[in-house]
Amino acid sequence: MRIILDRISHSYADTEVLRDISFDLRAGEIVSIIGPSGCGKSTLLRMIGGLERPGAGQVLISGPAPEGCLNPLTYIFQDFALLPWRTVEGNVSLVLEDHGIRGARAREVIADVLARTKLSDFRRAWPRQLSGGMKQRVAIARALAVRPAVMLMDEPLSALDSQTRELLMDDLVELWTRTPFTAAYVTHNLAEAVRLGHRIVVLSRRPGRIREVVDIDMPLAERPARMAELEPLQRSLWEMMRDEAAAADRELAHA
Ligand SMILES: Nc1ncnc2c1ncn2[C@@H]1O[C@H](COP(=O)(O)OP(=O)(O)OP(=O)(O)O)[C@@H](O)[C@H]1O
Repeated sequence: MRIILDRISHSYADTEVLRDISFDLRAGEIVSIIGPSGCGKSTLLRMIGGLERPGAGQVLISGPAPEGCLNPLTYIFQDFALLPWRTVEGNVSLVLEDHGIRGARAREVIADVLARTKLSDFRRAWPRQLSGGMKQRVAIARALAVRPAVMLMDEPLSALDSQTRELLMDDLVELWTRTPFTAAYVTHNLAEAVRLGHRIVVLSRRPGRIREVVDIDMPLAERPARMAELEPLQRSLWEMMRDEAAAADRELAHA
């Protein structure tokens, strides 16, 4: 399944938030979306997820969802959004129950996604007993359980400390390398964008326009060892972002 963003523009009342955004999310690809604060990244993700309709332009879906897909567009949030009164496996089973999947079939799916996210030993734990990184792994397991066509990830690691973030990036790479998934990955963090994105969409300050789309050819699994080769790209992204953020500040000062 492929998602095509076709000339999306949007305003809230007098505030123009997005202008003429077009790019594709191709199957098996992680697209990082970066841009200064308030440039419309989360708004764009909500439009891809069908939670909001753009004022102009459209989000097109081409091709069938993956086999067994229960929810084609599935969110992963920064705050994990786990139910505290359900165990790890209870949180995952919830999304299956929503689709009438119970019993042996549910147990099989839960065992698979908990193994893939290294949570098998914690299946009976409560969210309060888990670290932030583990909670986010539960949220990822829950998202994988519905076999999404596209995971919509809104700053999924930004509530975590830097070491946990590193570990989770490794986990995401391992997960993708074993079974490629498709994701739109919104982040402020350029290191994350470069480490995880097959492509990076750089938005300008508000109204968010596409400043650049950068393809990164290097396999995800090779990136930690070859980070030095990616540093010039990360630097040039920062220069772009710094200019945009500084300009946004100047505009606010004049407003
Ligand atoms: N429902 C809404 N009604 C009115 N204005 C909104 C609404 N949602 C977002 N906005 C405004 O639209 C702009 C873009 O918001 P959005 O959250 O999409 O940006 P962002 O790039 O994700 O920001 P950040 O990086 O700070 O998370 C902001 O100025 C925000 O205040």
